[in-house]
Amino acid sequence: MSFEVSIILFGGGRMGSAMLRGWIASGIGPGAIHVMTPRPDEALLGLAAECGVRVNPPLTARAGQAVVLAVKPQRVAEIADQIATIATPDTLIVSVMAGKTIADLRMLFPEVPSFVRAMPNLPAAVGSGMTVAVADCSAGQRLLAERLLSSTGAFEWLDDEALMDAATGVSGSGPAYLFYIADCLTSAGIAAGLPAEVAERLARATVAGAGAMLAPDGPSAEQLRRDVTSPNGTTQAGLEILTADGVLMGLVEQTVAAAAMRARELAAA
Ligand SMILES: NC(=O)C1=CN([C@@H]2O[C@H](COP(=O)(O)OP(=O)(O)OC[C@H]3O[C@@H](n4cnc5c(N)ncnc54)[C@H](O)[C@@H]3O)[C@@H](O)[C@H]2O)C=CC1
Ligand SMILES: O=C(O)[C@@H]1CCC=N1
Repeated sequence: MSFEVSIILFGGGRMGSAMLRGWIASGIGPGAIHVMTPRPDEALLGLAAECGVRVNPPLTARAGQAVVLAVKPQRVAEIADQIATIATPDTLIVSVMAGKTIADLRMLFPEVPSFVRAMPNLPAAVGSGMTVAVADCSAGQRLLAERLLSSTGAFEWLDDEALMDAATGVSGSGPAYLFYIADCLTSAGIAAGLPAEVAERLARATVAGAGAMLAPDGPSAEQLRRDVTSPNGTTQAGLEILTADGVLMGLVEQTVAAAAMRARELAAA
């Protein structure tokens, strides 16, 4: 895949680095990518050197630039002046910031005509991300954004921007919930008598293996759960506790709702 645009990534933290890794792994030429991030840490400098991308080069206005915003929503106003100096009539901004709406972005960056608001997730770092996005841009820019965002894993467009906050609560924040489940499984394994390192290895491999079986075109989660569950066997005994009275289901619903609510608050941050 070759890109005829330059990509300027603002924010070389966890998400920015994850996307950078995904872009490079998918074959995007490192010469096309510039990373802008104040006080780059060793991890970012190491990654940039490994990938061959430039960090904090002087920027100039250039036709066909895609500017990817991976800074915290609370810090985005800091880069308004830099963006103003490089914006051209066909600059595309792709924001992955939680909460910030396209209307917010238009207010922050009045010189920029075209926007995509996206929500990736951290597994983008290993090419297994899930990204959703909404667009207010030309068809060509939509295609460009799709190529960029789908290079880190699964991708889909949402028709309605109002759905972005709920999506953030499910797929944007979701990996953290599953990492927490892995921790719970480790703790439970220790409580059941396993040595801590063994419990952790078992929990990690189990969550990773189960995740791998949830391939997009594979059996449903419900079917996979049935496949593990022998009638009157050990799994059934465990699931009777986990699913009792829908308590966990209710907690997960509250979890997603709280994350979506926070995304709405971050619009004003
Ligand atoms: N971490 C995650 O799993 C996900 C994060 N996001 C979004 O990605 C964005 C970044 O989040 P993280 O990477 O987790 O945060 P982070 O704190 O790891 O990275 C933020 C980066 O922005 C840089 N930065 C700060 N001020 C800057 C400026 N003025 N110009 C350029 N860079 C600047 C920081 O040096 C840092 O490298 C947030 O808006 C978040 O909502 C979206 C989906 C998932
Ligand atoms: O926690 C956050 O705000 C970001 C957005 C989704 C995942 N991390």
